[in-house]
Amino acid sequence: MRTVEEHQAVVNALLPASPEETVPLAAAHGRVLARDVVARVPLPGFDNSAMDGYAARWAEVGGAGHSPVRLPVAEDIPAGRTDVVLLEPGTVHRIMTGAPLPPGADVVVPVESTDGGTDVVELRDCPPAGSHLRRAGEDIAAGTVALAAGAPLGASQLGLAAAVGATGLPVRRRPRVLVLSTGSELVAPGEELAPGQIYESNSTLLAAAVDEAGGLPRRLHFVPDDVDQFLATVRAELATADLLVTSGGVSAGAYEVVKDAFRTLGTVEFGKVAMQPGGPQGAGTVDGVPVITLPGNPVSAFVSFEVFVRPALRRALGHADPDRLRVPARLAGPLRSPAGRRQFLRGRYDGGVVSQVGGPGSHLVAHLARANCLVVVPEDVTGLPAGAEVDVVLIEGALR
Ligand SMILES: Nc1nc2c(c(=O)[nH]1)N[C@H]1C(S)=C(S)[C@@H](COP(=O)(O)OP(=O)(O)OC[C@H]3O[C@@H](n4cnc5c(N)ncnc54)[C@H](O)[C@@H]3O)O[C@H]1N2
Ligand code: MOO
Repeated sequence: MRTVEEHQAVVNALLPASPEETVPLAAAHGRVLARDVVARVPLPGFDNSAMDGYAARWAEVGGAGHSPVRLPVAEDIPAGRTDVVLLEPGTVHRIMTGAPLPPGADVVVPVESTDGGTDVVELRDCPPAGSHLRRAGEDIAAGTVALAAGAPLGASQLGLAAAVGATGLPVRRRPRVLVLSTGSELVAPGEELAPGQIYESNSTLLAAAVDEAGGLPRRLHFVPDDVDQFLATVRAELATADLLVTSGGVSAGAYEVVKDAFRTLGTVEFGKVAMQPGGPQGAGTVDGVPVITLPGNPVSAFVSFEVFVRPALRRALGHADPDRLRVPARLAGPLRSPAGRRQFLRGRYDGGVVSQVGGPGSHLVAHLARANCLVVVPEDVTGLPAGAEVDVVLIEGALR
C-alpha cells in the first residue's frame, strides 16, 4: 500500500508546468502570475495631497501664534493638473486630493479647518508639519517587483498591476482537464430514476473542483460499466486534453471498467493508498496524456481530488503555494479512526474549534456539502478525545 505522499509524488510527476501565455488584465483574474512584474512607475507617482484643502508652508501657518492666519490663495490645483507651480512664500494653493503638491509646500490644511476662501483663506487649525502629504514611491519604488511569480491574481493584485501601468500579464495556460464518470447505475439529473439508479453527480463535482483549482474542465458524458464504450470515449477525446480524470470502476468488484480498460491501454497503475476515504487510486499516462483514476464514492472522489489532483494542478500552474491552508484546531467532540490509514473527516471549523460533520462514510454527500474543512487524523492515531489538537485543511467557505 502506498502512502499519501508517495501517491502525491506520482501524480505530481505526471503534470508538467503549464506553458506561459500573456493575457489582458481582466482575463488574468483568478490566474497565477508566471513571471515577476516590475513597477514601471513609482507609487505614488509624485508627491500629492491626501486631502482637499490648502497646500501651505508650515513655518508660515503652523505652530503657536499662527492661528488663525489669513493668506492669499495664489493657485487652484485640481487633481490632474500637470504644470508645476511653485508655492510662493506668503501664499497658499487650494488643492484637491490626489493633486500634485506644489514645490515649497510641506503641509496640507484640510478644508474643514478653514473658511474655504478662494481669493483669501482663513486657516484656523494647522496640523503638524508634513500632514496629509503622500510621498512619491512610498508605496512602491519604480524598478522593484510589484507582483512576484506564483502570485494568485485577485482583485487587489490586478488593481496593482494596472496602477503600475501593465496592460497584460504573463500567466500559465489553464490545463484542459477531461472529467469522465463511469457506472451503469448512473442517470443524468432531470431524467426519471428506475429502482437501483442514481443521479450522476461526480462529474459536476469534479468539473467544479477543476475550475476552482485553475484548470479548464470539460465534462464528458458518463459511460456505463462497459470497457468498449469507455475506451471509445477515451480514444475520441484524449487528444484534446492535458489531463483525464475518471471516477468509479477502480475497486475490487466484478465490473471495474476503468481498471479493466487501462489494463489494455497506457501505463496507468492501480493500487491502494493508506487513506480514507480515497483508498483505491490509479495514475499513469495514456498516449502520453496524464490520467488520474479516482474512486467512485462521491466523498472519496472529492477528497482524492483535494489531496492529489488539486495540488498537482496548482503546481503546474506555478502557484507559489499549491496547498490549502492548514491550521491547528481543537476537537469539539471525540473521534475514532482506523489504524494504518490517514483519515480525512469532514468538519466545520470556527474560531479554532472543529466539529465533525457526519460519519466517515464516503457516500455522505449532504454532510460533505455542509463541511468547510477536512479533519486530518494521522495513520497511527485510532482515537482522540474532545479538546485534542488536530490539523484541519480549510476547503471552500472556510475563510469568511
Ligand atoms: N470488496 C471491496 N469493495 C470495495 C472496496 C474494496 O477495497 N474491496 N473499496 C471500497 C472503496 S473504499 C471505494 S472508495 C469504492 C470505490 O469503488 P469504485 O471506484 O469502483 O466506484 P464504484 O463502485 O463505481 O462506485 C462506488 C459508489 O459510488 C457511486 N458512484 C460512482 N460514480 C458515481 C457518480 N459519477 N456520481 C454519483 N455516484 C457515483 C456508486 O453508485 C457507488 O455507490 O469501492 C468500495 N468497495
Ligand atoms: O477509500 Mo473509499 O474511498 O473510503 O470510500
